[in-house]
Amino acid sequence: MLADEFGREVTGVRISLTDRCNFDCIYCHNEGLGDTRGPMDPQDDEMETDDVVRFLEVAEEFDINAVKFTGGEPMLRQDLEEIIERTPGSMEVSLTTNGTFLPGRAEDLVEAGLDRVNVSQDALDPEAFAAVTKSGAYDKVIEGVEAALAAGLDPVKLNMVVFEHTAGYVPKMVDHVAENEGLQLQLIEYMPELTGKPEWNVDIERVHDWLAEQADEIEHREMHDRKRYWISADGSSAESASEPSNERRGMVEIVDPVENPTFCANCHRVRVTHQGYLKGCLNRNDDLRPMGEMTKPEIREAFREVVANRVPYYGEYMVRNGNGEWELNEEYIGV
Ligand SMILES: Nc1nc2c(ncn2[C@@H]2O[C@H](COP(=O)(O)OP(=O)(O)OP(=O)(O)O)[C@@H](O)[C@H]2O)c(=O)[nH]1
Ligand SMILES: C[S@@+](CC[C@H](N)C(=O)[O-])C[C@H]1O[C@@H](n2cnc3c(N)ncnc32)[C@H](O)[C@@H]1O
Ligand code: SF4
Ligand code: SF4
Repeated sequence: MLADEFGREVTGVRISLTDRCNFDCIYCHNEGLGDTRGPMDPQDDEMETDDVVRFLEVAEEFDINAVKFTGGEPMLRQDLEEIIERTPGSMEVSLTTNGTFLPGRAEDLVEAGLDRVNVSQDALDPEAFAAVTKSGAYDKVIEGVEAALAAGLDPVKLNMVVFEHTAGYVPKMVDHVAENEGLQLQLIEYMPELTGKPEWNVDIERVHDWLAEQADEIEHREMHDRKRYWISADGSSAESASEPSNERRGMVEIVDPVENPTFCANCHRVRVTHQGYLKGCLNRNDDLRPMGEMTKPEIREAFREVVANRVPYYGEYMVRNGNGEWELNEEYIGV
C-alpha cells in the first residue's frame, strides 16, 4: 500500500466517468477540469472502458480496496455495467448519481457488482428541487431511490448540499431518513469557491450544533474524520433518550471539507478525471498525470508519483495570509 509523506495511506480511488449531465444544478462543480459541461452525447475526451479497467487493475496492485464512480452523471455512460463488472473483485464499488437512470438499471448494476449508491436529492418537494437542479426531474429521482432500494442496495445515501436554497429543508430530510428503512442522509458543505457565489453560503457549524441537539449518538467515521449523527424517528434527543429505544434511527453524516485540515488529514483517495488524468486532490490541478495512452508500467509510475506528491489541501497546501484569506503556501508551489 502506498502512503504520502503525511502518512496518509491511499486506499481508494474516485473516478469521474464523464462531465456530461442531464441536470443543471445551480451549485455544480462537476468534478472535472473547470465548469465546462458537455452535451448529452458521448464525448471523445472520455476514458474508454478499457482505459478505466486498465487503471483499476493497476490500482488493485497497490491494494486499493474501494472505487467510487462519479461525474458529471456517471449513468450517462452506457458501459457503466461493463466497467463495474470488470472492476477487480477485491474492491468495494460505489456510485454517486442523480438517480434518474436507476429505474430499469439498478438491478443490472447490482448484478454487475455495485455495492453502494449515493443519490443526490436536495429537497423533498418538486418545486424546491426544481429551483436547485433546474432541468432536474424530481419524480425520476424518487423512482430512482426506490429502484435502488428494491435492487437490494442498502444503505442508499441521499446527498444534499446545504446552502441558502436548501438549508430550510434539512429538518424534513432528517425526519425522512429516520423514518425510512435503508436511507441515510449525507449533508454536504457548500463549496462557494466552485460557483463564485459566496452569498449562498450557510455556516455548517450551525448544522452540526443543531444535529448534536437532536442526536442520541454521535460517531466519527475514519474517512475524512466525518461526524455521523444517529437520530431517532420519534425525535427524542440525547437529553430525553434516557433508555435505549427500539425506534428506527436515521444516520446523518456531514461532509465538511471546506477549510478543514482534519478532513484533509484523513483523506485516503486519489482521483481520476473523465479525461483520464490522475490527480492527488480534488482541489488541485497542478499535479495532473494524463494516463491517455500509458502502458501499465507507466500508469504504475504515475500512480506512485501522484501519491508521493499528495499534500493535504487545507492546512498545508493552502494557508491563511495576514488578512485571514486562504492562499497557496509558497513552500508547495510547483509540487
Ligand atoms: N474536498 C473534498 N470533497 C470531497 C471529497 N470526497 C468527497 N467529497 C465531496 O463529498 C460529496 C459527497 O461525495 P459522494 O461522491 O457522495 O461520496 P463520498 O461521501 O465521498 O463517499 P461515501 O460516503 O463513502 O459514499 C461530494 O460533493 C464530493 O465533492 C474529498 O476527498 N475532498
Ligand atoms: C458533481 S456530482 C456527480 C454525481 C452525480 N451527478 C450527482 O449529482 O450525484 C457529486 C456530488 O457533488 C455535489 N456538489 C456539486 N457541486 C457542489 C458544490 N458547489 N458544493 C458542494 N457539493 C457540490 C453534488 O451535490 C453531488 O452530491
Ligand atoms: S446532477 Fe450532479 S453532475 Fe449533474 S449538475 Fe447536478 S450535481 Fe452536477
Ligand atoms: S481537499 Fe484534497 S486533500 Fe483535502 S480531502 Fe479533498 S481531496 Fe483530500
